[in-house]
Amino acid sequence: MITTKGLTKVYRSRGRDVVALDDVDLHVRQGEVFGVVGTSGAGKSTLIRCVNLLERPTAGTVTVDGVELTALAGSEQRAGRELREARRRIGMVFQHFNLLSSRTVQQNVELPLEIIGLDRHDRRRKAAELLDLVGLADKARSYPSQLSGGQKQRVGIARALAGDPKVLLSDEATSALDPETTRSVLKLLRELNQQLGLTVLLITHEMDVIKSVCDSAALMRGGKVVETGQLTDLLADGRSQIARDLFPLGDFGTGREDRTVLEITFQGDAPAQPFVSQLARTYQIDINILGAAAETIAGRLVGRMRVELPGSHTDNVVPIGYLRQQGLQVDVLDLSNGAAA
Ligand SMILES: Nc1ncnc2c1ncn2[C@@H]1O[C@H](COP(=O)(O)OP(=O)(O)OP(=O)(O)O)[C@@H](O)[C@H]1O
Repeated sequence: MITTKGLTKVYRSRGRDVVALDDVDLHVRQGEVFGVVGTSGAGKSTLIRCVNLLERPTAGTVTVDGVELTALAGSEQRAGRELREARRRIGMVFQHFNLLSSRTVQQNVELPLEIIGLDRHDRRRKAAELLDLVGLADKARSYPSQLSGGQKQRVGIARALAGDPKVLLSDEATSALDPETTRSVLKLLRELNQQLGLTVLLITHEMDVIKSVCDSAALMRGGKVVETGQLTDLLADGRSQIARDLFPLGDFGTGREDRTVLEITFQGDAPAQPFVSQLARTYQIDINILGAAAETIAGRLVGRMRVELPGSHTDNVVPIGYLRQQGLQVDVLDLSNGAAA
């Protein structure tokens, strides 16, 4: 649904070049919620602004719903007709809501419909439908200043849906909200994704957002996508940085050479098995549990556990094979750098 190829954006700032995006290839499948995560300055905002061509990339292509936006003329306010039409199919939600304070909630939602020239009656009907969809039917006549942060963001979402977009871009939509409001706004995004078949590309600096709402994710660092995939696949990959960030397990164990540290990932029904005690009993070994966490990710129960076994990797080939036979993902940690061997 959204594909970028070789997407590069270089800003010229105080006489020097800042590479905000460096050859980014991204693929967001139709109907999924895709999260881009990364620390400040990683290039996330630039990416989302290039995807709807609010910024024109220095190089590379952006294709949304089969239309190559980068091949269409203009950018920002000077967009050509074809680009404006393609953009109408891309809704955008902002961190600070960007509502007009002098207009009521209803009038804010009507704004994009006014711009496309819809008549008053149809605008009202459509705005009322959208406010109902986001649970704010009773606030139509209120002004933004009379709303909570979560309600303002719901108005922002209703406005973003006015052009019946197939794609919703969300730029840190929950960063200004408290944890409980964040959860309810993310739940709304998920519901809209499912009810309307909306593809959602969101950027965030919070791993919790990825955990609670995303099907797939990409990790950005220094303008590059350093890792991307479906969460269920990433979680099954012991080398995945995203999986480690979703499950910060802390302790790496004693670091002694005569010990083996394993990271065990389980999904679906596997957690129901008491595999640690079975392993201890079967092989008569003492198992030291260093850390464990279980979460529902992409609607699926996923857990990760770090354990330490006595003996070297070679000594533990058989117990490791036993765990793998139980359908568990097992990675042996290389303690010299904390990565899976
Ligand atoms: N208009 C601009 N002119 C010059 N440099 C810019 C401009 N916009 C962004 N940058 C630079 O590009 C890099 C990426 O910025 P970007 O805002 O995309 O990162 P981000 O991951 O969204 O960060 P944050 O989470 O802090 O918003 C940074 O080094 C930033 O300073």
